[in-house]
Amino acid sequence: MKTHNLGFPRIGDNRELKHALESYWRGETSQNELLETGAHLRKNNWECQKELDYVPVGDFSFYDHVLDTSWMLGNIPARAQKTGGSTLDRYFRTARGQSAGDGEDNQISAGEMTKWFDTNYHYIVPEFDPSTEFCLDDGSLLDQVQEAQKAGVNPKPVVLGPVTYLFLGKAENFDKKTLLKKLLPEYVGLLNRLAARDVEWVQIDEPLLVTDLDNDWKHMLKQTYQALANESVKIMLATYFGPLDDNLDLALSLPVQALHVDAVRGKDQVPDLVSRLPEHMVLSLGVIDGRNIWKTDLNTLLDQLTPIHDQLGDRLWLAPSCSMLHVPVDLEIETGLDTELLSWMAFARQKLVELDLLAKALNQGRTIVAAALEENAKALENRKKSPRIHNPGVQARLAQVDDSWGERNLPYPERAKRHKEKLNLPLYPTTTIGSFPQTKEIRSLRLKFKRGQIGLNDYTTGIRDQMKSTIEFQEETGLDVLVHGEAERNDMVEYFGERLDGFAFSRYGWVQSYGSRCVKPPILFGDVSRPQPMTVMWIVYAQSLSEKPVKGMLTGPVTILNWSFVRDDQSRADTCRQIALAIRDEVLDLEKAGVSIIQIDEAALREGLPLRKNQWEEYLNWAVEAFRIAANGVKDETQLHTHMCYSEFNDIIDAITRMDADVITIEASRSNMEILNAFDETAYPNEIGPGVYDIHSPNVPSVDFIVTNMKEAAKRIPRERLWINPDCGLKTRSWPETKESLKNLVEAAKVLRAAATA
Ligand SMILES: CN1c2c(nc(N)[nH]c2=O)NC[C@@H]1CNc1ccc(C(=O)N[C@@H](CCC(=O)N[C@@H](CCC(=O)N[C@@H](CCC(=O)O)C(=O)O)C(=O)O)C(=O)O)cc1
Ligand SMILES: N[C@@H](CCS)C(=O)O
Ligand SMILES: [Zn+2]
Repeated sequence: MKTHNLGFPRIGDNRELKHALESYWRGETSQNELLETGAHLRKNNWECQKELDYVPVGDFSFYDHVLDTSWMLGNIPARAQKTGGSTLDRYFRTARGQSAGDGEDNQISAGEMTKWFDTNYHYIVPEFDPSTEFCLDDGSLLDQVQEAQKAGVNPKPVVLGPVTYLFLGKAENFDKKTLLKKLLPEYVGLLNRLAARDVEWVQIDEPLLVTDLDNDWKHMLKQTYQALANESVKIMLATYFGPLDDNLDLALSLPVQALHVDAVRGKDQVPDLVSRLPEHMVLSLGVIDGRNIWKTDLNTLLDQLTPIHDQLGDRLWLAPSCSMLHVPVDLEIETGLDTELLSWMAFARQKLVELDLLAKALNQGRTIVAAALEENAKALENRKKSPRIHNPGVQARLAQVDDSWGERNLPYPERAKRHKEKLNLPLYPTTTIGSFPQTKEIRSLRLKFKRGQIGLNDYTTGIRDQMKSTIEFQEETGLDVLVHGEAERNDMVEYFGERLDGFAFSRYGWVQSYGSRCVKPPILFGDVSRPQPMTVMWIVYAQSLSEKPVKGMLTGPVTILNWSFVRDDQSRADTCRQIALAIRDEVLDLEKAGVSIIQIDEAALREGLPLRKNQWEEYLNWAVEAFRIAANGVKDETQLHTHMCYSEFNDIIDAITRMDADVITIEASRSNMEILNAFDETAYPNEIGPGVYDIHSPNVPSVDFIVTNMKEAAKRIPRERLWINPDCGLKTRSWPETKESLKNLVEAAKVLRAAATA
């Protein structure tokens, strides 16, 4: 029985990759220094995986592995192809864009980013058109194979499969499936070249196999693996993030030497797989959860694995369920968690130890690891029985919740009249989504406070000063509905996790979100409740500085759930309802404090959709119910907003309507407002703020651009129901571009209002 890994976190124990990238981008370090950091991180990662029989190579990336695949295949967007600087600079330009004034004359838009399946990792979307050609440039991967061989590990190169690569890309008015025939020869070439480097196994990732596939995609998978079947190198076809379900027959029929399956989310499929596994095939069971941070129940797992091992012998391999990109690196360096909580968890390095224990127990007998197994059992037992997990008060309160908790008194048209009277906003009201630039100054203020270098008073004063200047800027610019700017928040989810009972937060538990950006997902381990108000003090302060309404700003229960590591001992629906009650308390306290507009962000509601459509309805039912519980306890006079920043709303428009927020702000500029077709008058009856420009790019939108976008919007939605706003928060932007963009946004509103009254 062999062990392997599908991928290791690439950011480093202390986010070395983030720091190296950002200092290179600021021009403070050389390309060589950045390359050295990369080499050092890879070496470290291989070193800690050296007990494995096969170690992943090619899982490291300076920005994103999907973008790396585009580069390896020579699929580089034309706009970035002939620009200056080194290959690495062009690579970064493809990902991040380039503003005029970056030393180059032309402005280049950033590659589109979207979530990687149902994770909080975001990849750069491959771009396809009828002229797309591929041209293999595998130098970087081959070099890494050599590096790994020198480091003394047995490399298993990891590549994104051709079918998933096409599946994830975008193509306008063009059938991207037709590109497969051009793509396959490049993959054949790649496998041959890897074989020539003495590589025994190549892992080809095809996670699309856990999604709903039509016959065309299924056929493409067959075609692909027939074309790639190769005498000289063995293929491990890797699937993850769910069970194969109706694609199981297809996966088993492909001419590959090994199949990896997610045996955590797809636990129930394992017996079927084992009994039907073709004789020539290795089965890799992903038994360690690569998506969560709880210790594995090793003893129970061994009971289940032993008969499988007896049956399959060395045709059984073990691994984490998916790449460990989605969990933090090392629990050993953690200082933010108490010893009891620590004893319940495993980060990436600890998961490798678990894997090693399983292998030893199966290969050499359990007695050899008896002490470790006993310790594991004790930790799990302790977690199960811990009084810290169960809060009878929360359970009792949940039992009282009925439908009325999620209902407003009056229907939207009646509420809208009251809002008009109370708020007296102009046509096309202007607003922003919540955050303003998270400057170095704000971050270092918080760091000093955390390190005890400044006290609470100085911290509060410093943050208030930031809020004051943000409010002043918005007043001067003429925005209609203001925000406090979120300067007090490290992150829109972590901030709430830090303030809710039932959550723990780590000091170093970073996970890559995109490029150099990381998040520290809070750890939800027990029943959730809100010991005291979390945001009221800041919003009340910000409101005291202006006559204009300042929005109360909260993160919704579904987003907190989807972007946290959550307990696995009860359903996600139950956990979400608990968070909803805590947010409801905050909403009602904000209202009581005189806040007239409250926004509840549900950025991850769409993101959290299950990968299989037949599970959508159940998810959307409890997700919408949780939002309604959190939001709809307010009076009719209070205007309730929500925000979602990812496209593709068509499929869930009914659910969004059921949320019944008075106003929804959405991402729309990247689709030139076409997204609003989903929100047409009949489908969506409330107000909408279609994001008029893309905040992921430093480019400043012109007044004309915003006016044109809003005119497109007004073709679909009556203008009385339209708001004007950016498509998401401004935390990653700098002040100069923020100021210019928002001035243009307010100017555009004036143009549109004048046109409306002319
Ligand atoms: C909307 N998005 C979000 C997602 N998920 C979330 N949980 N939150 C989101 O906002 N998913 C989808 C998108 C992804 N987008 C982003 C955008 C930006 C970031 C980001 O900027 N991340 C920061 C880390 C944020 C944070 O926690 N900051 C802390 C500072 C922590 C720190 O680095 N401290 C240093 C010292 C800092 C210094 O200046 O000296 C230290 O402790 O050593 C804070 O503000 O206190 C990032 O830097 O990557 C993420 C996702
Ligand atoms: N209020 C948050 C939403 C991000 S999705 C922000 O503005 O950053
Ligand atoms: Zn957003």
